[in-house]
Amino acid sequence: MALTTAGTQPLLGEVAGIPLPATTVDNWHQIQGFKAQPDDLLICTYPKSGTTWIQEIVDLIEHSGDVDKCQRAAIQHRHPFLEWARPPQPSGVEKARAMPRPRVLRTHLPAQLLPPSFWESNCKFLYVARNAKDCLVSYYHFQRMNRTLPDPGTWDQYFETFISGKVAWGSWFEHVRGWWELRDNVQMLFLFYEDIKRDPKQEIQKVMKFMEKNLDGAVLDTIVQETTFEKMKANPMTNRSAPKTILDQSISPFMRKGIMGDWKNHFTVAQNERFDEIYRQKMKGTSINFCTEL
Ligand SMILES: Nc1ncnc2c1ncn2[C@@H]1O[C@H](COP(=O)(O)OS(=O)(=O)O)[C@@H](OP(=O)(O)O)[C@H]1O
Repeated sequence: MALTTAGTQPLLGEVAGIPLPATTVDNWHQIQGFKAQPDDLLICTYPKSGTTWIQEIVDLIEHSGDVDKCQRAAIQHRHPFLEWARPPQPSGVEKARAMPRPRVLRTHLPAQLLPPSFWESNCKFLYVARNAKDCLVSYYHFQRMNRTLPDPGTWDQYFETFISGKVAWGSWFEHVRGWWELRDNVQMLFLFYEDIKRDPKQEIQKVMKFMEKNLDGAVLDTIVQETTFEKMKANPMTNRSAPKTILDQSISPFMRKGIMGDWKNHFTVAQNERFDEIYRQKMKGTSINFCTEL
């Protein structure tokens, strides 16, 4: 079903009630048939949760802190995005199939829509969650500048769209809950954007351990320095570039602020109270604990 259109082209469709880019829906059969391998590492995130950040961290760890090797391609081309499908370019699935193993892959899919072979493969999952209010703010500005997603409308309109889960990749609440509840059943490292921000060294060490890479302190320091917001914004290989017809960075930069608590500059008092109430309802019974002193 088309949810929003640009001209005559629907931008979003749906799979099992979850809004997804229409191009992803069109390619759904290929995505669901994807064959995961036991040595795959899948980076999983809800949009705007720090995907690009963790990709650069993982890439630097994989290449033992060799900064030049991580300049080999723009970040969006290093780790195939499973649901990417924009013919005539190769799809994310096709890129992943053509890639040497072990592979690092990435997805925003909610757990219930992941190709089933991932659950049979015993591969590793690296999930990064970011607090919902900052995700909402970041996603709003992203939709303002991303021509492949629906126009977000006004801030107040987008607030409603986000809390009702009518954004691409669906509800933040269901996404985070869904992955959190699986964390003990599979090989998963579950990280928080806010923790990486507050103590990057400690969180990067967790990723190193998870990837079974034993790197010395100098390499760790390099990775911490290379993955600051300022460094990644200034690095053309991590500051996501794309034609203006896709990402118009004159409207809002991809590397926008990279901070915790920007929601305070956007939410009204009434919106904040309403959001907290919805959060309590939707996250009731889960043990997930987000940093609240933002
Ligand atoms: N190194 C580093 N440190 C802190 N924050 C960072 C970093 N790299 C990216 N970012 C911020 O992450 C937001 C983009 O999230 P994603 O990469 O998940 O976006 S996407 O879903 O892949 O489009 C977006 O957040 P906002 O600035 O709040 O919009 C980016 O600025």
